[in-house]
Amino acid sequence: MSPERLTEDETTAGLAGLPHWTREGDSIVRTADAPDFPAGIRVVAAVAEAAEAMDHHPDIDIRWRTLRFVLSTHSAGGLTALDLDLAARIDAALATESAR
Ligand SMILES: C[C@H](O)[C@H](O)[C@H]1CNC2=NC(N)=NC(=O)C2=N1
Repeated sequence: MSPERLTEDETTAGLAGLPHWTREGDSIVRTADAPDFPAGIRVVAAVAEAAEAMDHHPDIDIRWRTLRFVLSTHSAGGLTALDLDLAARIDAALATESAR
């Protein structure tokens, strides 16, 4: 069973609490620089653990210490509360490694 797609108003309200994230169509996106490559990989490992626990998985692009996360709920064809939850967990993982 997949969660419901967020309405436009719910999406706007959710993103107001996630200032590092931007809307790209049916996805939300954050790009961040970790201090160095190993720190970036630790962020990815922490995000992977959270994603597995949620059974909700981000698209991740790794280029040296620059990480790009793209979130969408494929089964719902757009954004759901799971994407907002995962975004907050990614923010926390990045903050732990002092990424910006
Ligand atoms: C069976 C399993 O619940 C699904 O394949 C999950 C896994 N992870 C997922 N992750 C994301 N981002 N969207 C999904 O629809 C999704 N579906």
